[in-house]
Amino acid sequence: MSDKPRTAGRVLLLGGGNMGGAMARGWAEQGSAGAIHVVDPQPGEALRASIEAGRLTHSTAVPDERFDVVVLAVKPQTMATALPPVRAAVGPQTIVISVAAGTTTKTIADHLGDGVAIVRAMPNTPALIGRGITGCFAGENVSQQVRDLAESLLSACGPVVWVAKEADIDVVTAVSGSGPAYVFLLAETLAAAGEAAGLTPELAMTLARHTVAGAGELMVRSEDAPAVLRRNVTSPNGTTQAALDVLMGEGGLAPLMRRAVEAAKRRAAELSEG
Ligand SMILES: NC(=O)C1=CN([C@@H]2O[C@H](COP(=O)(O)OP(=O)(O)OC[C@H]3O[C@@H](n4cnc5c(N)ncnc54)[C@H](O)[C@@H]3O)[C@@H](O)[C@H]2O)C=CC1
Ligand SMILES: O=C(O)[C@@H]1CCC=N1
Repeated sequence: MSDKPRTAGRVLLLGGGNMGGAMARGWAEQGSAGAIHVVDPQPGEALRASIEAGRLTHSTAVPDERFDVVVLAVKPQTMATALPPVRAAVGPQTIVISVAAGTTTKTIADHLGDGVAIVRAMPNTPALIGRGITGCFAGENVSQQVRDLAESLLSACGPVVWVAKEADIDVVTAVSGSGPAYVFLLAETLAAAGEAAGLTPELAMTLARHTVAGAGELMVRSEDAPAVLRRNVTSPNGTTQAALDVLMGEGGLAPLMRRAVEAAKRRAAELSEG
């Protein structure tokens, strides 16, 4: 791999659904990638507007040309059929970034060639508003320069962190890749509990949405750890303490979350087996 400085250049995005669409919209709106071409027989809602506005080009099949960066954002179960047509788009200088849960660098290299530089990235859907976080693993052909380029591309979605072991991407998947769903579930269940306690569904949902969003924003902006922010809400022997005695008691949130994250991690490992 040459050491000359590289830019993202022409980017091929394979799969413009929820995750690919969130990233591509961010890139297109911030102008942080070169020309983006989306290949998807049925791109998602979010991306269709960007395609129609001419911010991205689109085709249903992989075009007959080489790209500087190829981003794989199809379902892991679709990889085996989606990857073979991509081979022609990958040259010796192409960087491949896969966001697929479970699909290993080995599986990708089996389809696209052993010498290809492959970065596995695990973003999350808040990327749509530039507020995601992406965990990455650099495959064996990835130079520092390639890593920097992948990081600059992915940082349009939010902070980028790296793991040294490929298996740790499964844990990143279980924590932050899937994590937004756990937070949305928290809002849903908080609203449902408010409703069960007597509020209208609309009011309960408004309170829950703003509470989750405001607490999230406070956590990002504050230098205090989440535990400190939690204690700031909790008056001794007050209402929060009464609720936390349930949530932090035996069989409460901590063991439940540990089981949930273990289940997601296990599923990522299963997906890697095909
Ligand atoms: N949704 C999420 O929160 C996250 C998803 N991921 C990963 O992103 C990948 C995509 O997931 P989603 O966007 O949620 O799925 P999705 O179903 O919303 O999007 C997949 C897209 O791929 C397209 N597609 C199917 N076959 C294709 C082919 N042969 N060539 C080109 N496009 C094809 C579909 O039309 C669809 O638009 C998965 O591998 C998933 O593990 C990673 C992090 C978070
Ligand atoms: O549910 C999934 O498999 C994907 C990976 C992380 C978030 N969504």
